[in-house]
Amino acid sequence: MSRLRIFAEDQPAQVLFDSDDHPAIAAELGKVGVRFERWQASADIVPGAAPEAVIAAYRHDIDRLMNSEGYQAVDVISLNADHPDKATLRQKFLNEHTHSEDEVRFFVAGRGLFTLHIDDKVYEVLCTQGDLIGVPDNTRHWFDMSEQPHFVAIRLFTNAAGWVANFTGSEIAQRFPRLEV
Ligand SMILES: CSCCC(=O)/C(O)=C/O
Ligand SMILES: [Fe+2]
Ligand code: NI
Repeated sequence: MSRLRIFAEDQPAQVLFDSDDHPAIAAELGKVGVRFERWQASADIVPGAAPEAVIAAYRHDIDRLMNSEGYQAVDVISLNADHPDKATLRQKFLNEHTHSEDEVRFFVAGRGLFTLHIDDKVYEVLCTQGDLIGVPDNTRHWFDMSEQPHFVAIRLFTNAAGWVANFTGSEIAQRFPRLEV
């Protein structure tokens, strides 16, 4: 089940908002320009599946997004707990960073925790199968796949070079919850 919690940036122990109701989450995130939608994740894809199989299964959705919104590149992160580099891959996204383009991710299986730092608030978004999240460019954020990753996410980029991150150097991510197994 998807979930949103909101905190003040300097009070990680005090939850200001907590909901697992999808329309309520979408409405709250919409107020700060974040897209959050329920899509059909109908294909039988399991974490660890080959990226080519994921792209083939979701070709229709991918083409629709690329054609209507001008994305230039697509890739897939498909990880399960057996992955030999899971600790390194987890670490890659754990510190606060930004991108010069929107971050658009469609979770076709499993789950992952995006945490967005917008103005003086922190939005912790648990994304699960069927969630499409769109985070505006230059939004400070981090992502946790947990110690035991179990997810498949399709990533869309307007930059043909794909994933490029600018790390802020802030240690804020270390003060907020991680995704527990
Ligand atoms: C859920 S996709 C992997 C994480 C990612 O692409 C990213 O930019 C995290 O901030
Ligand atoms: Fe990111
Ligand atoms: Ni699963």
